[in-house]
Amino acid sequence: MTDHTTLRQEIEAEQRHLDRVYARLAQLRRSAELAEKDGYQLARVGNFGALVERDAMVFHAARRRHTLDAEHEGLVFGRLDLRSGQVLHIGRLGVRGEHAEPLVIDWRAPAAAAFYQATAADPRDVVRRRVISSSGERVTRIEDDLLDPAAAPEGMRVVGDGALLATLSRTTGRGMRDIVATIQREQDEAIRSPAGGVTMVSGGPGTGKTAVALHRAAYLLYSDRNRFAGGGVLVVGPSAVFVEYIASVLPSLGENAATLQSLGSLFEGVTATRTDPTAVAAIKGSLRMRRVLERAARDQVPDAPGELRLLYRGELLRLTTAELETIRTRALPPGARRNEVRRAGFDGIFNALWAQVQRLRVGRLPDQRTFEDEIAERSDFRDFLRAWWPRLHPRHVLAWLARPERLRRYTNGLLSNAESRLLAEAYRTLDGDTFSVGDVALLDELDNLLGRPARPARRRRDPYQLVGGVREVTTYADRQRAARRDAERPADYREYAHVVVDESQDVSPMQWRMLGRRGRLASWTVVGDPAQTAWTGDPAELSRARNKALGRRPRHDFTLSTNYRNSAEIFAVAARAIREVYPDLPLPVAVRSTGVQPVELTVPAADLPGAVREATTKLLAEVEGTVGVIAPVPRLAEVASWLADAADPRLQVVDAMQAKGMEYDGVVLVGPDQIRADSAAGVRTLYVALSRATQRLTTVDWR
Ligand SMILES: Nc1ncnc2c1ncn2[C@@H]1O[C@H](COP(=O)(O)OP(=O)(O)OP(=O)(O)O)[C@@H](O)[C@H]1O
Repeated sequence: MTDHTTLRQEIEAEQRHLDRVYARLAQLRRSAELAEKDGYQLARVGNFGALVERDAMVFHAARRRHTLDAEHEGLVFGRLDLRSGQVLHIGRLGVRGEHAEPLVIDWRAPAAAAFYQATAADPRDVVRRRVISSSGERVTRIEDDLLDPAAAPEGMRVVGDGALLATLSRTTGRGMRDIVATIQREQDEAIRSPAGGVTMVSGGPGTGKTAVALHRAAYLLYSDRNRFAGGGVLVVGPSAVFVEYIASVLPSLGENAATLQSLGSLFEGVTATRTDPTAVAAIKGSLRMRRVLERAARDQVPDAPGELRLLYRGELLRLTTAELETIRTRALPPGARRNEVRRAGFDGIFNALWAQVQRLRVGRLPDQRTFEDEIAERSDFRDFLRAWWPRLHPRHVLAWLARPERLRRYTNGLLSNAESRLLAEAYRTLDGDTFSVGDVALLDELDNLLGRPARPARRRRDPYQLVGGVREVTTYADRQRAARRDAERPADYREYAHVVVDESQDVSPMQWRMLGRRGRLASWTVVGDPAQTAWTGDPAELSRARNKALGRRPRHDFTLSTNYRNSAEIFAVAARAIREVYPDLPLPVAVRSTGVQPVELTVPAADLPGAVREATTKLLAEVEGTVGVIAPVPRLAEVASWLADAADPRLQVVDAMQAKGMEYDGVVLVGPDQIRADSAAGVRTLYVALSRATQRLTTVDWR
C-alpha cells in the first residue's frame, strides 16, 4: 500500500506537468486559430515550427469535435522514467514546448512503444512505467509498475496497485472505450505490425481483438497519413448495432479519417439489419450464388415486350420474340455487363430494322443515319427500347428471385432442391425494404455483374502518393485535405488504402468478394475467432474466398491470449459450452474475478416473459452500466415486446447474431437451449452470447 502523502505528492507532480501541457495547448490553440485563417499555408512550410503547430492544431480540431468528457482518460495518460534519467510523458497527441522540447509524445510514435512493450523480464531501458488517470484537466490517480528495480534511482517512488485491473473493473457504457492507456504488449505488437500485407489477429472472446483493430487503424493513420488518410481506411463490422458500439473509439483517439460500415451497409443506398436464419445465410453466402446471379443478370426482364411493331412510311416493321432474343444475346456476350452494353443492343435493333426497310423497298428511303434519327425520335419506339433493355438496378434483379419459376431456373443444378426451396421461402416476401444483411453482398455482386453505364471519367488518384515527399507529417492542413477528400469519396468507393475486418469469422464467401472489391489496392487487418463463427457452409469454400480477397500479400499472424472482458466466473460458463464441441480448443484466460456466480434459471414456458422481465430489472439494479438482453434470432421481436415498458437507456435487446462483438455489464440470455439447437453453429453462437457480460450473467430457459 502506498502511503497517502507519497501518493499526494506524486499526483501533484504530475498535475504540475499537466498544467504546463494545458497552458501550452491554450497558447498553441490561439496560434492554431490564427493559422487556420491562413488556410492551408502551413502544409507547404514543412519546417519544425510547422510541426510543432500541427500538433496543437490537431488537438484543437479534435477537441472542437469531441470534447473529452470527464470519464474519459485525459490527454496525458502515461509516463516513462528511463535508465538515462530521461522522463517521457505519453498522450493521445504529441505536444511540444516553446523550445520544441517534447511535453507529450503521441502514443503511436516509436518513442512511445516502450510504454506498451516493456515488461519486468524485458524492461527496454524503462525503470518505471506510470499510468496517469485524469478527469478533465485534473490528475485523479496514478498507478506504477517498477520494471527495473536495480536501475531505480534513490528516492524513486512507486504507487498504486496496477492500472489494468482498475480499468477492467470500470462500468461499461453504451459505446466502447479506447484502451490507449493500458494496451498490453501482445496487443501492441499487433497494433504496430507492418503497414503492408495482411495482419491477422486471432484470439478468444474479450481478448481485445476489436480494440486492437481500432487502435491499429489509428496507428496506421498516424504513421503514414498521406497513404492511409488519402486512400482511406475502411473498418467493417458485422452489424449496425456493433458499428454504433465502436463508433466513438477512433474519434476519442483524435481520428475521424476512417470510414465505419457494417456488412449490411456496404452497398450504396441499402442499410440492412435483418439477419437470415443460419441455413439461409449459408446459401446466400455460398460462392454458388455467384453463378445463380450470373444467370439472373443475363435473363430477360419479366415484362419485356414480346415483339416490336413499328409503322414506318406505311410499312409495318416487325421483330419477333426470337429475333429480339438473338439480338439481345449477341449484344450480351458472356462476361459483358448488360448496363454497359445497352448501346450495343440498341444498335442491333437499328441494324435489324434497317435491313428490313431495305428488304421492303420503302419508297424514298433516306440514308441509314437519317432513318435511325427518324425512328429514334418516336416515343413509341423509345418506350419499347426502355422496356426491352432497361437500365437495371441490382435490387430489380434480386427481386426476380422472389418469382419461383425464375428461381428454379437460376438455381437448377447449382443448389440442391432443399436449398432452392429454402431460398424460395426466404425470398417469398422480398421487397425493396426487407433486404437482409446477406442480401447486401448479393446486391454488390449483381452491381458488379450488371455494371453501370459509362460515366465521365473521374481522375484517378494514387492513394500512395506523397505530398512534397512528406510522409509522417500530420498537419492540420493534411487533415483538412484528407477530410475534404473523404467527403468527396463516392459511396461505392473502391480504392481504400487499408481495410479492417472485425469479427471476420462471420464473413461469408460472398461477403469476402464484396470486401475484396473494396480493398484491391489495400493492405488489411483481419481479426476474428473461428470458435465464434456462425458459418455452417463449406469451410473450404470460405477459406478460398477469403484467400482470394486477401490475395498474395504477406501475412503477419498474432494471437491474443487474455480475456479482459468477462469475469472468470462468467467465462467459465462460456468455456464449458464451447468445450462440449471443441474439447481441445485453446481458450484465453480471464484475469478478473468478481466472486459472483452466473445465475441459471429454468421456468415453465408460460412464465418466461415474467422471468425475463424480473431478471432484467434485477440486473439493471445490480450493475451501474449497460444490460443486454440476448434472444434467439426468431424470438427477438417477441422478447423485445416483453421489455417494451422498461424504458431504461442502459438496456439493449438484441438477437444472438447482433450480440457479436458487443459487451454489457449484465446479460440476460433468453433461451440458451434454443440458440444451441438452432443450427450446426448453435453452440458457437451460444458461446458468443455467453461471453458478452463483464459482471453479471443470468440465463433463462423454459421447459
Ligand atoms: N489492454 C486493455 N486494457 C483495458 N481494457 C481492455 C484491454 N484489452 C481489451 N480490453 C477490454 O476488453 C473488452 C473486450 O475487448 P474487445 O471487444 O476488443 O475483445 P474481442 O476480442 O473483440 O472480443 P469478442 O471476440 O468477444 O468480440 C473491451 O471492453 C475492451 O475495452
